Amino acid sequence: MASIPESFENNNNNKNPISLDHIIPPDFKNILKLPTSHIWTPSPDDHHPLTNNSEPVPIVDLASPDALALTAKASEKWGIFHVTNHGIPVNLLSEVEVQTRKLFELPVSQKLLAVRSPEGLTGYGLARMSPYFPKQMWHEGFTIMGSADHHARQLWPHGHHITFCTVMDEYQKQLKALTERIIGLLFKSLGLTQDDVKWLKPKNGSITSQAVLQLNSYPVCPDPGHAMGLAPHTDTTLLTLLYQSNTSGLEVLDDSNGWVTVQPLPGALVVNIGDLMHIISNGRFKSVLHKAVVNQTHHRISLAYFYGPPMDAKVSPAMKLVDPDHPPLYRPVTWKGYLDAKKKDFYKALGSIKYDVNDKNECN
Ligand SMILES: C=C1C[C@]23C[C@@]1(O)CC[C@H]2[C@@]12CCC[C@@](C)(C(=O)O1)[C@H]2[C@@H]3C(=O)O
Ligand SMILES: O=C(O)CCC(=O)C(=O)O
Ligand SMILES: [Fe+2]
Repeated sequence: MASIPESFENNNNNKNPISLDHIIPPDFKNILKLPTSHIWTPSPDDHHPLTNNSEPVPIVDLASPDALALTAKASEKWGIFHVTNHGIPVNLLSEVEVQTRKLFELPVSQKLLAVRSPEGLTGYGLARMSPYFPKQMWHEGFTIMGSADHHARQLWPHGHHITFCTVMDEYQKQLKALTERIIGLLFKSLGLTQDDVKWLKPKNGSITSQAVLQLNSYPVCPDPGHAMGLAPHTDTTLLTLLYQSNTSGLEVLDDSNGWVTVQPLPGALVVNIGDLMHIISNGRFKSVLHKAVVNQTHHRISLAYFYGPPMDAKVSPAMKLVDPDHPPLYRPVTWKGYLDAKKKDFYKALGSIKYDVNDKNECN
């Protein structure tokens, strides 16, 4: 079986190997006019208007007795919501923000020492979806899986990496527990027990889940109206927990209202349902299209914690949610298989695993 990082890697035998142009960010600080390479070519989804009239993205107070019902409602209607009273200390959130800014404020020459390799998952570079778009995004990222030690030593060779690593370790530990708690709530609201999703548990020998921490940076942009921070996408995972600090930029596409800004809520985290959770819920929970826009005055950062099942687990609509009135919508797929489907056609991956109405339905 492939090791964890290998499962995420770009395949060397890939007919379209990733070029360094799709990994190495420019020196944003020294760009005074938006280069042609970054003048965004809008996709059909970008043409929806930005609305100010929509109701705001819901807030779920995890300490409330209604947390279960509110989580289910927000996941069905929006696929995204804020959580408050989540138990992650405010000072840990401030500390991860300080460390993230410290990283992205390093000189470009220093950041390039920790650049992600074409085959690798972790390190500094452009978003992994960059090769699927004709233009570059106004974004740089740093991806961590487990310990950040290897790449952090390259950024800060004289021992200054230690605080960064300690803070990121603690953040990942606390976010893992919180994510598992929210996933538990989501399954419970669907009427699923641990036993109903036991196929999500690893086969003997492998570890229980895969998690990736992605630090996102959107530098100040000379022409934000023509640039894109992070192109419209859905997250592939079960669940993403996002800390967006206090600068807005995250937008979600609402079917009836167009793009809606997810205004930062001090101290709150944003929960985002991923494609794999949408599949397990047999389409009940929405996996929402979202993007990040940039601005001319504030350097925005965000931290996205992606949580997925073990790489070898086949994900499919839960049996309990399937009956003659609700036939299974999707074929079983592993996370790796799903990432490969995105590589083939970024916006049609879910469609590619959808059962044809004429198919004989099978479920797990
Ligand atoms: C676990 C993962 C989700 C992600 C791909 C990755 O392997 C690591 C980076 C993640 C990220 C962050 C920015 C947006 C995104 C679409 C991308 O290009 O890389 C997500 C990926 C995803 O949700 O598929
Ligand atoms: O920066 C943001 O607000 C969005 C980040 C995001 O969507 C991602 O990392 O997948
Ligand atoms: Fe995302």
